[in-house]
Amino acid sequence: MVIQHPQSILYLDGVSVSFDGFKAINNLSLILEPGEMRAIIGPNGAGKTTMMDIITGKTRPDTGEVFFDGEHDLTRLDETDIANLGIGRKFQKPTVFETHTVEDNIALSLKGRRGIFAALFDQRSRSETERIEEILATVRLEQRRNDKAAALSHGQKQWLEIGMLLAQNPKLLLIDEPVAGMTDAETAQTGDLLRQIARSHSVVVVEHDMHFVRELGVKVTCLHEGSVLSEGRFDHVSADPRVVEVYLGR
Ligand SMILES: Nc1ncnc2c1ncn2[C@@H]1O[C@H](COP(=O)(O)OP(=O)(O)OP(=O)(O)O)[C@@H](O)[C@H]1O
Repeated sequence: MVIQHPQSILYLDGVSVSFDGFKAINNLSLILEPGEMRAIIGPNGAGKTTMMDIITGKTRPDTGEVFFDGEHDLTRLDETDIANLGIGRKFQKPTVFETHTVEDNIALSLKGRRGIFAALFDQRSRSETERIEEILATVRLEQRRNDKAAALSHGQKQWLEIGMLLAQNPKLLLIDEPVAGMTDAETAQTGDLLRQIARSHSVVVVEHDMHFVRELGVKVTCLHEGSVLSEGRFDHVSADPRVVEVYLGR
């Protein structure tokens, strides 16, 4: 296969999609470098969710190019193919298995393709056990491993779900509003967690919490009406008069 966009893990160019004549995404271009973490901000209806839907194959663009890891044309693949390529998505609302323990939730994600029964009752290999340990440590839930997921705080459920995403070993993580509803302490810890994850993964994080986005310290893209309104360092984007007008100043 020809490598079309070798410098990027994610490459969107000239992407548009309309719903009933309304352009939710309008000539959107965005490039993520391998290993980069990018924060996406923008007002309600700016197209952030629709952009994620296009990347994951849930929505097909009307026009434009979408490439993953330089060579995979995502507009030609379905959601399962795209997930299997290594793009993991976390929605805003945590969807953990409440009646299973924290550890089993991770095990279920690790062995997703082998079926639930095997994940819970088969003997774990040493490498699976090590991987589960590593993920529990990363998402700071070692102490809660034997507790039912239902007993976790909202913030801890979000971390567990991030752990479940890591278990699938994605190259690129798409994370939607991770700190909505979190306490300040949980928000700060989530920033640490994402920075740690970004050392070995590419990450796109959509978030409205500007304090959190600033603390992440990564390049920011502000979407508005389906296009990039402003892009760059947090200080540059947050001081951009157009961003202040449509988003921050409201
Ligand atoms: N399936 C759909 N059918 C019709 N309109 C849609 C569909 N999906 C999104 N839209 C519209 O497209 C626009 C962009 O929506 P989108 O959810 O992507 O914005 P967003 O930036 O994620 O907003 P928020 O911050 O509120 O989550 C909105 O006007 C929305 O109503």
